[in-house]
Amino acid sequence: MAASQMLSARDRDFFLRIGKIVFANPFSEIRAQQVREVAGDFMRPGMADAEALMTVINRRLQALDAQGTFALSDLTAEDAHCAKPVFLFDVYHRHLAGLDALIERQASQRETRVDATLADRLLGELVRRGFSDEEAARYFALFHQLRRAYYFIEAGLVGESPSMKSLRRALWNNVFTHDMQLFDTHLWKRMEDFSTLLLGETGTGKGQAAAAIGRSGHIPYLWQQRRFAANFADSFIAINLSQFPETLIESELFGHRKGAFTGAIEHHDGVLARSSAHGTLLLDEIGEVSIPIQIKLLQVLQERSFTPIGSHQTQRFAGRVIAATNRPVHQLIARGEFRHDFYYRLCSDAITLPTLRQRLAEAPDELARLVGLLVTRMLGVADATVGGRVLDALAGCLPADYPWPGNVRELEQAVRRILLTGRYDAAIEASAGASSDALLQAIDDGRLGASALLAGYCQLLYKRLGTYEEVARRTGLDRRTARKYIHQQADTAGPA
Ligand SMILES: Nc1ncnc2c1ncn2[C@@H]1O[C@H](COP(=O)(O)OP(=O)(O)OP(=O)(O)O)[C@@H](O)[C@H]1O
Repeated sequence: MAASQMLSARDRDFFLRIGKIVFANPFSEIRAQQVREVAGDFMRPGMADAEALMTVINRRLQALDAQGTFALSDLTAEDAHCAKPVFLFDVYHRHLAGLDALIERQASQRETRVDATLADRLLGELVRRGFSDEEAARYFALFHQLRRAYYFIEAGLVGESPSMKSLRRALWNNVFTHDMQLFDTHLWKRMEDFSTLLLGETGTGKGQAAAAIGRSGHIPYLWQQRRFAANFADSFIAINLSQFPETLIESELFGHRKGAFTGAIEHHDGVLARSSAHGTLLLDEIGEVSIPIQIKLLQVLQERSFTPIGSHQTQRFAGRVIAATNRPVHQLIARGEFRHDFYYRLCSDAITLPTLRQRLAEAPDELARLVGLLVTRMLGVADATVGGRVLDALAGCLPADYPWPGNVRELEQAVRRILLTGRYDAAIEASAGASSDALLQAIDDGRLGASALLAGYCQLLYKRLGTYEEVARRTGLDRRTARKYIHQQADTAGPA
């Protein structure tokens, strides 16, 4: 093509339509609809949308490439703008298998290096389309990020109920924003200030969602060294704040210097220091931390700096923060246990994970899908017969409207228990139900004191949830108090 040639109106229209698809959320219905409009004639049963789209794009590019590789430099600035996403999509899709193999190797071997065949070919193709070396390297890093995000969101959060689909869309937007063009031009290197709050009951997959976001951050590709600036598998760190007594939380977060307090016999790096510049830190069970720790964390989020205990040197924290809790944050705020300012600084985005009962109410076949996935995880291979047996056992042991208070984690336990014993201990669930009736009756009769009421409730939850920690989280009590009430209930004549 001659320099600064203009695209035909037909080509320009085609490129603009493809551009919209390229920048759309791949988990959105709008994108699926746009693909059908452009590539519907090429779609076959079982064919992925992208494959049909690639067929259409290939035909158009082959025609344009007939007189030599058609590049950005051949076009006016306006037409180059239209063509750019199509070139990117084309190169990205032709290297999907190479990107997947690279991601798998990086996950298992924790390396940052990229093999020459993939890097040189992919970058070479972009350069031939008119991208500079630096731009090509940046787009290689973006392709790598897109593929990771797609994989971790799709594979990590299974489910076809509407609420799961909308969760996957929300997670994608959390990584790339809802405007991918803005992400591409400005925000790709500025996401660390966008913190996220993940809400939802215990076992709904908040940890899983955080890991999907955390492993999908942007990591620059250093093309002259043919490696990434960091390994994505190392760039996600999680700390469960409910595991540590108050005295240790500070040290686990901020670190300490040798001699800072009795027992500080070595220097210790906290999670903030260990988190990489391109990384994400999950502060799990954020609803458990005290006000003084909230103030210190707020400072980290606002000023991006922290000081280890016993040190005078401030250190910089450059990562992104995700916080998660299964506690009702607004109630904690109302009770003065969670600071407003900290809450607002944490939630550039707040995502609520759906409960398993909501998912099953929307799409009853979600249970079979999840059981299939869990059986595959546990056996190492898919086995429809075993999956069927587990589903039969669940149907035999539980009422159809069983509320799954422990969500997917409880379902995981149920599948394990059925694999071990052939049944999911309906006795436990039934006794929880019986207790619940008895407790309600006792409340109705007005014969419970405050302490017996709390004890009855804790015991009921304990039967359902199985651990003191879970009961403590649900009730907002600390673990020792929850334990005390659970045992008190057993000794007190009451609604057992
Ligand atoms: N949609 C899902 N698809 C596949 N597995 C899931 C899904 N949701 C949750 N899980 C699995 O359920 C278990 C519990 O998930 P996770 O630990 O992420 O829950 P959580 O919401 O963080 O719980 P908690 O609040 O108690 O920490 C994990 O083993 C996770 O792999």
